[in-house]
Amino acid sequence: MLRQLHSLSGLVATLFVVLLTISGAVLSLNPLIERSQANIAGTASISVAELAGKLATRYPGAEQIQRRPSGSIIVYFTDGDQTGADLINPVTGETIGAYSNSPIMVWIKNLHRSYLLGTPGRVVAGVAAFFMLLLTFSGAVMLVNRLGGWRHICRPIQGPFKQRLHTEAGRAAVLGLILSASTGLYMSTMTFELIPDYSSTEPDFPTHVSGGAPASIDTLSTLKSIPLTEFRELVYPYPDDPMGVYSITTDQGSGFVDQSTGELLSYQAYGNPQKLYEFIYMLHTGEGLWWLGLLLGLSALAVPLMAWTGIQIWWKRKQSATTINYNSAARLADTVILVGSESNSTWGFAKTLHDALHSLGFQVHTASMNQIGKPYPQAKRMFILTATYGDGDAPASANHFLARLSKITKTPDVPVAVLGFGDRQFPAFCQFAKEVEAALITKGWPQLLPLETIHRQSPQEFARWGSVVGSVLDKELTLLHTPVHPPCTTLTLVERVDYGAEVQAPTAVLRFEAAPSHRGWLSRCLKRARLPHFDAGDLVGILPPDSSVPRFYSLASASKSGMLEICVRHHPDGLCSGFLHGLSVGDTIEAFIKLNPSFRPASGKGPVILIGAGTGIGPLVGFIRNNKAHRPMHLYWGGRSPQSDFLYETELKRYLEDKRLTKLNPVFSRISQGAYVQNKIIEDDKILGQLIEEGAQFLICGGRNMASSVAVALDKVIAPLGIDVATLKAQGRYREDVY
Ligand SMILES: Cc1cc2nc3c(=O)[nH]c(=O)nc-3n(C[C@H](O)[C@H](O)[C@H](O)COP(=O)(O)O)c2cc1C
Repeated sequence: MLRQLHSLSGLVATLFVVLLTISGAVLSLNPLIERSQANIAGTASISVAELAGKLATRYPGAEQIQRRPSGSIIVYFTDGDQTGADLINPVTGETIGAYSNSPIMVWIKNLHRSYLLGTPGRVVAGVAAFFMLLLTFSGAVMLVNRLGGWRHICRPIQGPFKQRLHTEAGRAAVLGLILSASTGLYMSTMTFELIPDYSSTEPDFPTHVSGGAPASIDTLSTLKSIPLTEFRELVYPYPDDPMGVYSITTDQGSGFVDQSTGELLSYQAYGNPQKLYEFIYMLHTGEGLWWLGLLLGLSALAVPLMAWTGIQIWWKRKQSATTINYNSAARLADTVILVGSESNSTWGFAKTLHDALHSLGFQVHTASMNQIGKPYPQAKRMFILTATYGDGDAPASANHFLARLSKITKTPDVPVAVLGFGDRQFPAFCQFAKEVEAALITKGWPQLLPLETIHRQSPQEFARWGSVVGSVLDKELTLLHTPVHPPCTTLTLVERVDYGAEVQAPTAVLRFEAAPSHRGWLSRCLKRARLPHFDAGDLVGILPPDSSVPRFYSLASASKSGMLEICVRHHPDGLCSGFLHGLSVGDTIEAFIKLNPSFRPASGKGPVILIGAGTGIGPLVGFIRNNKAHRPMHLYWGGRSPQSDFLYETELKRYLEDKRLTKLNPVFSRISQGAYVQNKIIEDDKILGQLIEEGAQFLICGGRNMASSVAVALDKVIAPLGIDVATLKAQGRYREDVY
């Protein structure tokens, strides 16, 4: 609901809000520009009379003196038939130069206030300010939910790049945008008198004027009593008008001064509404507070970025929206699938399950998890498929599930199986699914199957779960899920290096270039392949022949090298690994890139500890290869035999020599006194402890069993430091890419 409101208002108002904020950002420079031109030092002891006296000889035709919020003084005058305005040094009264409003700034101000459309444009600007406020508030609430509450508002944001960019920009700009939008809206409503305007109360014109000969301006007592620091504007009487008066405006109010006696003839102090209006005006424009102006301008600049990323996120979500066909009515369904999803991919899996069960003759009803509590009188089984968001929290379509579940009073009798979708990169892996299962058990819900988890939307793990479900249902259930993926690029194998056949671990390092048809004209001219953009640590999805289900491999190279490199172990029944191992130089594959931006060395100079086993070395080698700045990098890697499967041996030794790699710790299991990588970690406890104290970050890549053994070993090693792997994960210092 909140997301729909956010997306809809974003789509409706994008163009207007972006124009409003870009023009606002430019205008926000005004206070700083004016401030840089103003000379305000030493003006506290100067009175209005003194300044006006100094100007009297140079500007006999002075009509008005103005002090801008920045402190700069401008005199408006006539000289014969000419009118002019000069910027004045308030201390000396000397002319600094001619003053004029920049036509570009005037144009931008009109654009900002009314889209250059006069009164109708002002209405649109007011409505755009309202949308901006709506977007900022709904975005702020979504941000808080996403981060798992206000307490976690500063925690690092995870997720796909564009989503992170959108959220980071929003987090940085939220206060500035709330201030700009709410003050802009207030001023708009004042303009159109939607709220009463008490802001401009004028003093009464004096009923009695002395009518005497004008005295020298520097002798007028009222003007002598007003310091320049409180002064705003002095309007001169018409020359030769004996009944003329000076009109004076200060920070406290305005009044009329007799030109002969210098007496204050009438005066109106500002009321609270005027002060409030001026305060809001200052907050909106930053006038008189140049630093606030700049902060508001910077916040406003985040809006075009958020609009651009927001539209792309919306479009991607829209494309991934799933339609469930043959959705039985809840009251007729024998099988119920409830879905907890934030960005729709779990719906895709639910659809695959729905379709497969439907084709087996089941009456399937699929709905969001928030629908729990609806009666399902015919239901014989229930599946709950749910993602986890924030820090182990519920995704959008399941955010009321636990509360609604707790209100169900009838003893449940439908056996249920929970399937969690998550990412091991997050400390709370599939936490919400675990909480759902625990709540169901507490409620006495019978179990169809114990909780299973799916890492990174793996179609293979989903298919395995499907066959277990099939055996419980006593049916052949094939769950062939094809996730939506980007368009494929054809790649040609240009080099392969084979290892490990002697130790039953056939592993190949495969290097690909873009096939000729994917070379643009520039690439063709340069004779260089054009690959999609990727970095070491990202994933390549490869479609084996006769399969629409991609297999993912971690990338050992970055696209700027012109080469796509992966390290693949041949699994006996592996369809894709078999296919890849069967390739000869010149053969082609179909592949696409899936970015994995969180699996990278964090920026900075702190040490990086790379841990892996087998083919897990791929992205780790890529990180070392890119370590041109020679930050400390320590590699722990486990293989079987130094003679047979020491992957990248030659390269790693070269990196040691050129200092891209600080320490190489290879461990082999099939030699006398063989060991695993976790053993070496225990052995190196002192070194690792020292590196952690220096702020080291861990990047682990390889099989799940290796990763969990490494985590257990590290927990032991770092316990004396009063820290554990979970804490390192929460700090973003421990990242895994496991399979
Ligand atoms: C911002 C964000 C936070 C996430 N938090 C977690 C988490 O705490 N635990 C977890 O296992 N997975 C987490 N994930 C991974 C998602 O649960 C996973 O990608 C899931 O497949 C997404 O399903 P959906 O597209 O249906 O929402 C998070 C993903 C994002 C983008």
